[in-house]
Amino acid sequence: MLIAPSMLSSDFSKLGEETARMERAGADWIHLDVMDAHFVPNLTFGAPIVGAIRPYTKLPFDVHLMISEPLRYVDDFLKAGADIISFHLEAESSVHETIRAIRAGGAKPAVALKPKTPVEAVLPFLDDLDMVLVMTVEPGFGGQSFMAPMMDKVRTLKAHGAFVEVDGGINPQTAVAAKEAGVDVCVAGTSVFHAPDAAKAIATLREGKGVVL
Ligand SMILES: O=C(CO)[C@@H](O)[C@H](O)COP(=O)(O)O
Repeated sequence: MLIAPSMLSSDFSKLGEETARMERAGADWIHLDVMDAHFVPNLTFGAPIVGAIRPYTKLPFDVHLMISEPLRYVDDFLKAGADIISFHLEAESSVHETIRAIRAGGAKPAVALKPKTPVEAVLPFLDDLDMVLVMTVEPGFGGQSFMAPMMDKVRTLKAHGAFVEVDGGINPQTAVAAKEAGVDVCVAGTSVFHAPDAAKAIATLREGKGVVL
């Protein structure tokens, strides 16, 4: 499994250094949670901050837009250096148009699903997507508990050949369930940034065997 540390759990006073620290610790991607205090009840950062930390790593930027109107901001995040852009199926923008805009700008489009959204809702779009992001917590905050029933969605998506990322409550134990379900990418905030040794935490999650290295 690939591991994408979520910068939501980093020290925001030194985002650039924290990003470089994750690269040194062996992260595969850098996950950036953009929240607008409308689609979700929390407010984080926008494209200028993503652009400001872009020079600190060569790792792919995996930008998760938890915003009501993703299409309106796609160009800003493309210019800021996003490599993968996930937007929510439950948001207000046209799914087809948003996918098209992301791909036309040279990035990889992904659709994210809130826990209550049935997996069937994303199946018609799979051929146009590079990834599906299955939320394993209600989007908005780090530090919540993993929703194991979401692994049924992962199994369905894998049966359709999708590339699948999960996000929320990933720790050495829940990474085992993710790996067994066939997850390709785990996003992890708390369990990486609050670990005494981020490199060991990332290696442990990647193994997905429940054995803390
Ligand atoms: O998108 C989100 C929350 O909305 C996630 O990326 C969390 O930030 C993951 O944090 P942990 O659950 O790993 O602490």
